[in-house]
Amino acid sequence: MTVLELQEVTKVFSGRKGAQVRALDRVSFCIEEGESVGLIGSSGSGKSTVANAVCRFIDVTSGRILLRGCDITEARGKALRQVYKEVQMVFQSPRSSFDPRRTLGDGVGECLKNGGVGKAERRERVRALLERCGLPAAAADWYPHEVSGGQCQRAAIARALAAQPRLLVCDEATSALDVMAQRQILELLLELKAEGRLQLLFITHNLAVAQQCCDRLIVMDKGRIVEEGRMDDVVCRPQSEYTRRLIEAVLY
Ligand SMILES: Nc1ncnc2c1ncn2[C@@H]1O[C@H](COP(=O)(O)OP(=O)(O)OP(=O)(O)O)[C@@H](O)[C@H]1O
Repeated sequence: MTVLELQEVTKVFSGRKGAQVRALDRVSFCIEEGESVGLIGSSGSGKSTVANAVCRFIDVTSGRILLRGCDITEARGKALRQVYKEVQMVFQSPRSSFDPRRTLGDGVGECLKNGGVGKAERRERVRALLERCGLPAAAADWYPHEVSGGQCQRAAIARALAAQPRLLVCDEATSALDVMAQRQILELLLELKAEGRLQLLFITHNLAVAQQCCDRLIVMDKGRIVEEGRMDDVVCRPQSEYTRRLIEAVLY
């Protein structure tokens, strides 16, 4: 079953003085059930624009985005709420997922509250989600500024998981963390994936990071996909000069 499919997605931004930026140029790819796909490319290649389009934070200029066969390209209102039951996102800066005046537990439980889950059950589910993500249940009462970046990212993942999504879009989710925390978050994502149901779209400029958690790799340059394949094939036998340079940048 195909979980996510992009068909010829193009996004043109209108910049200053009428200048147009073609951030995505006929981008097509699929994520199949059980897969985690890495999206790499240098700064400005269009990675975040893909994430923002898939999560419907922006409208695309042309093309189609299908979620389990259902066209979500223009989903709004009720249809969009349905999309967020299936797609969740984890950002580079975990604190941006939380309201600084509210506890992590409030943040993690928000979608449960919106879904009509009562207070007592919500409390239990939030604590279980935090524990699943390697935090103590007591973290439900902590505020975002009281925890480390790594702990806050765990809470952000717990918040995303509360919706029981099928697709987790991670946009540079480990980039702001130190190496230890980065490793722990990658391990957590791998565990969650191994438990089934969850597919990952893992966006990073760091090939070494993508190698640890992705089965397949898509390489982007200037808004286009320049290479796509199984992780080992792309890394061992890169077809494009651009990919070769990205790989060299990791090795040396
Ligand atoms: N809201 C916007 N308005 C105008 N141009 C934009 C907007 N968002 C992105 N762009 C442009 O689209 C192109 C792709 O940007 P995008 O952020 O998707 O790249 P990226 O690969 O995620 O880069 P990075 O690794 O630096 O985050 C860039 O040229 C960027 O300047």
